[in-house]
Amino acid sequence: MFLENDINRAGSNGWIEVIVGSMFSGKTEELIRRLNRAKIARQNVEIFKPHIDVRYSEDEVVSHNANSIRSTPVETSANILLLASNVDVVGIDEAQFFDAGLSDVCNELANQGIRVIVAGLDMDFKGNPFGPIPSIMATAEYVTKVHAVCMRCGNLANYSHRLAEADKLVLLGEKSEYEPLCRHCYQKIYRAAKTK
Ligand SMILES: Nc1ncnc2c1ncn2[C@@H]1O[C@H](COP(=O)(O)OP(=O)(O)O)[C@@H](O)[C@H]1O
Ligand SMILES: Cc1cn([C@H]2C[C@H](O)[C@@H](COP(=O)(O)O)O2)c(=O)[nH]c1=O
Ligand SMILES: [Zn+2]
Repeated sequence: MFLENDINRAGSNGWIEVIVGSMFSGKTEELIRRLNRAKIARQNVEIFKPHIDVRYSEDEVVSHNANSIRSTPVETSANILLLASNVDVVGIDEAQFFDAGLSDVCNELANQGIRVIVAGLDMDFKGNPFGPIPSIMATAEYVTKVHAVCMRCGNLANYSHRLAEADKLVLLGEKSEYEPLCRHCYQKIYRAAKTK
């Protein structure tokens, strides 16, 4: 479990926390947990998500095990900067879908004294770094990698294997479109696909 800093740092010195992992690894659960604790500490919290992510709800961040928290859908990372006024903590879910400007936005917020908590996929279904996440990880103070359970062998999973037949980068989905896999099981499938 992530050990949070003293909240009294907020307001004087901001910082960036990143939560990454495959699908079903608990990123959203962990984001919601940290944000709820900030609310308990009477911090002003604002949560943002990309407007394209409407899987469960338009105005909530919802985890696969149905925890939820109210959020504002935004089209671009610049909107976050405009909407985050008078806040102590900013949460951002599904950050992989944002534009490349998200890294600068996170740093600008942190420089203003805001605690920024970002959750997102570190890799796409091909195993490549996803959107602005690598750049945010590089400039963050704290990075937490969480793991799902591999659906084939039960080991720790860090890959999101796409089950659906589609090659485009963005394909919203759940269990029927994706399964979390460990390196070994993911490689086995891709090696087999290459020899076909
Ligand atoms: N293969 C799996 N490994 C781990 N958790 C899983 C798996 N399949 C379903 N889950 C559920 O997903 C929850 C995590 O959901 P969530 O926080 O939304 O993950 P993420 O945001 O990383 O996709 C777990 O608490 C568990 O109930
Ligand atoms: C790997 C991968 C995923 N997606 C989509 C599928 C889901 O809608 C989200 C990830 O949600 P989660 O909260 O992390 O479970 O991203 C995609 O569009 N492209 C991909 O390569
Ligand atoms: Zn496995």
